[in-house]
Amino acid sequence: MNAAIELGNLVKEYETPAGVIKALDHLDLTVPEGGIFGLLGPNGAGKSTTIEIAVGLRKPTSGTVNIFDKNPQTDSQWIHQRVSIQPQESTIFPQERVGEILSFWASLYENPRDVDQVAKWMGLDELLFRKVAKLSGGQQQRLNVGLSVIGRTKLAILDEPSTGLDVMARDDLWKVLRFLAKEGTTIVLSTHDLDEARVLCHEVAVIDHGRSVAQGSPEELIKKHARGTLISCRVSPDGISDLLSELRPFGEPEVADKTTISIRVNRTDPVIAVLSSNPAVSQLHMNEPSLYDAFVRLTGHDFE
Ligand SMILES: Nc1ncnc2c1ncn2[C@@H]1O[C@H](COP(=O)(O)OP(=O)(O)OP(=O)(O)O)[C@@H](O)[C@H]1O
Repeated sequence: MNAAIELGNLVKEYETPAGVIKALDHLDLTVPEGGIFGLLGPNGAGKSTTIEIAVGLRKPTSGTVNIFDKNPQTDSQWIHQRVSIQPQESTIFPQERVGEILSFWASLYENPRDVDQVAKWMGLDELLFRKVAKLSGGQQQRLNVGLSVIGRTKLAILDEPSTGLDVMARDDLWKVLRFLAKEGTTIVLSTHDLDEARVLCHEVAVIDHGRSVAQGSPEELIKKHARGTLISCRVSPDGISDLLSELRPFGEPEVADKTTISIRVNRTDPVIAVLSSNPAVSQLHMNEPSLYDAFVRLTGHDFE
């Protein structure tokens, strides 16, 4: 499979008055061509620095960068026509109208998409004559995403695209991203939202402290790194000791607050059978293995 982005042993150090900050610490990353790829990591993990170096906006301190086998530092014109990046702030043009900005952005590309089509995708078709300064936060965000896809580039890089969107707008955005991926655009999105990554991304890389600590499909990472399903229930105090004995063959049940028992298991059916036939048990809950749990197990800390 061809790679859209290949980063090898990347180091990035920022010199600051307070000292050197190592934002990337020998980071390796390969983004395959096609599909939706997620960069997952908490604040300060190094996602934006990675993206900025990949597209040539920043130079690495050391390491190699290839984007469609080109070097962003020397092939910038070639890359500009094939790679788009979501602007963080469309409010740099506060007095321009939505339609004007979309048209201007489209004019920077050789084979752009139709402005009306993109406006419709992003729910901006009724707002083409509105000044950017008058847009709500969510509308500005939709404009930012619209700008990143209007160039019909081979690769579109989006930074937290669903931030500030309501659930309906987010669902519409996901439809557009899936459509673009199906059409052949490679999409990279940086996100804090692990549920979004799970439903949308074909593959993800977990970035932590400037390194890529794991890469694979969300389901692969969950299978490999997350613990099993957490089953918990309420138990009347006189039933606790018998229930603990019944559960021990399946794992290590734990008691909390003297009335709650929880157990983590890979196979849920036998445990559910035990719990549902026990009259002392009520309020059964199941927490499926999650990308969040995989993240915590991979990094040893919370996703904060
Ligand atoms: N221009 C800069 N000058 C100095 N330090 C920087 C600069 N840009 C980023 N950093 C630092 O580098 C580290 C990585 O930051 P980066 O913005 O790449 O992370 P991120 O994963 O994108 O975070 P977020 O999700 O908050 O955007 C952080 O410690 C950050 O404070």
